Amino acid sequence: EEKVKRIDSATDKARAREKDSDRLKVEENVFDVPTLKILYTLSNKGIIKAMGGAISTGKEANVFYAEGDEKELAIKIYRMASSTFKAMDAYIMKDPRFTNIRNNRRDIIFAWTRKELQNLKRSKSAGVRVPEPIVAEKNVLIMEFMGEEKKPYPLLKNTPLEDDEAKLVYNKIVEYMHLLYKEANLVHADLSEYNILIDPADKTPVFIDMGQSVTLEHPNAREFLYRDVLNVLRFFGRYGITDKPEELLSKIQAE
Ligand SMILES: N#C/C(=C\c1ccncc1)C(=O)NCc1ccccc1
Repeated sequence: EEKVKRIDSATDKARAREKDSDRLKVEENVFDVPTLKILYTLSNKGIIKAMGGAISTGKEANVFYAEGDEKELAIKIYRMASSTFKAMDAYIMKDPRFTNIRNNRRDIIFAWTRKELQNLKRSKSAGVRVPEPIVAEKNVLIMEFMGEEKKPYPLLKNTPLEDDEAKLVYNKIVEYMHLLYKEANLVHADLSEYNILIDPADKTPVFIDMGQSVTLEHPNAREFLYRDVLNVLRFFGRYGITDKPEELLSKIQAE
């Protein structure tokens, strides 16, 4: 009995250490001194009241919950040590809005963050449901928190849906893709069940992650749109949606 107890406590301790190191890993990688200075400045401006935990962690960015002045915030921090900044190249260097930036990591990541703010603004004014963009400062993007009581809305990927509910969600996503294209002159360019949140109250979709979104002037805009179309049809096929890629494309590009 005594031996088993000892192992349990040792395991618990090891697990606790591992968890802390994970949390620390996220924090130490992301909260480098320049990023901390930006967060400090934003809290001095009264934009951030208190930082919360990580909502999403990835190789190119991390999203944290934060308390703002009157409302909850999501703070997206692009890693400066980001290994994918070369990939960012393909989207940003051919975007007519960003032709004049120097081709170095810092400038690309700062431009990318500004681009996400701009794309969210354009999407919002086009009538697409996205987090309300608030401010971009270097590699830090502050937006409205999409969730309740510190709990973010679930990803479409993790939202159980009946076939009839899925049809409504699909139609709303198609409407948003159409508005993005016709009103915002944008293609999401990374649309999938991983970048759509579902508001549990009314099952309306929320488009997130628009750093890579491009205007229709981008030479690869139609190719990115086609990829978004295939992603959406692949996911909704399981609910009996039978639209062909060309049919969905024409719905999106319709006058
Ligand atoms: N923006 C955003 C996101 C969520 C969010 C939730 C609630 N309110 C606003 C945004 C998000 O997870 N994006 C995907 C992502 C980003 C970084 C690393 C991994 C995955």
